[in-house]
Amino acid sequence: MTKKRFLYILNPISGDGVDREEVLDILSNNLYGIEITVWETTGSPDDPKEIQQMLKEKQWDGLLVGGGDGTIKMVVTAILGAQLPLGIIPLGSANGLATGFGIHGVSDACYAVQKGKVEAVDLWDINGELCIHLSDFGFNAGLVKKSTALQHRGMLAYAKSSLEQLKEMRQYTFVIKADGIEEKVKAKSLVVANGNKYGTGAVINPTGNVGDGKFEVVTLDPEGLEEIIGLSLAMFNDRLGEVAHVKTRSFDKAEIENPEGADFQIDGEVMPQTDQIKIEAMPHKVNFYCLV
Ligand SMILES: Nc1ncnc2c1ncn2[C@@H]1O[C@H](COP(=O)(O)OP(=O)(O)OP(=O)(O)O)[C@@H](O)[C@H]1O
Repeated sequence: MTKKRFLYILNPISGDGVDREEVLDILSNNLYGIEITVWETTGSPDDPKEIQQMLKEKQWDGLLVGGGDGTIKMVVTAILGAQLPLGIIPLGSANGLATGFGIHGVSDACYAVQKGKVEAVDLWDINGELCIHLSDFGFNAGLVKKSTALQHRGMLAYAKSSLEQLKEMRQYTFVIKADGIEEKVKAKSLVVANGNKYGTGAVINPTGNVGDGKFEVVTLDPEGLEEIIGLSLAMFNDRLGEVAHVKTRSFDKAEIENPEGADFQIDGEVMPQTDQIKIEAMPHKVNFYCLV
């Protein structure tokens, strides 16, 4: 049997020092019938060009990307238009994108490549930035901002930021402009969702489908501690549809105004303050190996 050839694009420094040699051993031992060629990122702006060159020079059957969300986005941008399936090897510190595709570690990653399905995932342009999975204004974006600012990212530090963020929770006004309609909403959080769950496992967009050409705008407006706890339970039990203060709409294009300057994040990365975003479909899809 001729072996399939996979290019393994590896960030040598991402995450918390997981041994790259050990990971490569796991991949080589578990990905039967696949020959792996490793290429390490350098962090230079030329990395995407180098990747494009390698894709031109040889015939590949697939890609593996070892790194965090930043590395995955760099590769996705570099390979737009290529039909190759891409397997995520989660080697970042947060790994939000991998988790969103059901991949919680290196063995999940191997299983996804061997036995998972390939999903053609829509990509979205939000004010010139690539969004693959989830982006939001308000509560969660503020939490991402606080966590990013932390020097020590342990669970305790994360819990402390969450408590601070809860104390500061407030309502914002947003204007959603889509399908010729303007809707003014008040919400603690407004989520633009392609995928359906956060890296924590909280389901934010139960009916969302990453490949249907649409994204959902979900607004959440819990009032008081009881509703906040109820909302968290609903998200972790996949019952968000039953919560009265949560509203979901589906669009293929939209503009959202943020006149009160709520924090904003895309796929786990804090974005500069913005009072308006424009969400547009990108013409390409990317094929990800998934376990969801
Ligand atoms: N060889 C290298 N040396 C130094 N920096 C590198 C190298 N290769 C890539 N980088 C940098 O790594 C960063 C991307 O890291 P990535 O987001 O994948 O991991 P992370 O920050 O640990 O994880 P996460 O995004 O999941 O929190 C980019 O800033 C990129 O420039």
